Amino acid sequence: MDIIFLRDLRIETVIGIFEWERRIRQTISFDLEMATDIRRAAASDSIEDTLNYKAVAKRLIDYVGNSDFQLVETLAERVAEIVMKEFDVPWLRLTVNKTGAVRGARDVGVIIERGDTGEKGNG
Ligand SMILES: Nc1nc2c(c(=O)[nH]1)N=C([C@H](O)[C@@H](O)CO)CN2
Repeated sequence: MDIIFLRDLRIETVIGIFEWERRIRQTISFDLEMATDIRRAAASDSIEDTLNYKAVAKRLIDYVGNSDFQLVETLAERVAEIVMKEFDVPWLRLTVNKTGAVRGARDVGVIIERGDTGEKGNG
């Protein structure tokens, strides 16, 4: 299994459970690891044969920028669904980081893994 990744993709959105949070936009940082097989693209050297990380980023900037969830959990789940369905990604690990949301902590948020790499286990 190979991984194409995006790190620290920062998107402004409405997110939070408190009334004051519904009136402002906050920056959420996304780390995304997407399972893929890069061998065809490496052989052809063509963008048509790979998972275009720029296309993924553009889609997430559009979606997240227009969303207004309360919980980072909901945002994470919706983003994972979009990436898996629209970009044919069988497995991903996604970190949704609401940096600075808790006094005394730098980073808070969720990490989720969804799907299956399709690889056989060791047994
Ligand atoms: N598990 C979660 N806990 C909390 C969330 C959340 O989205 N998931 N959100 C908040 C507030 O919106 C916080 O980020 C603002 O201080 C608190 N706990």
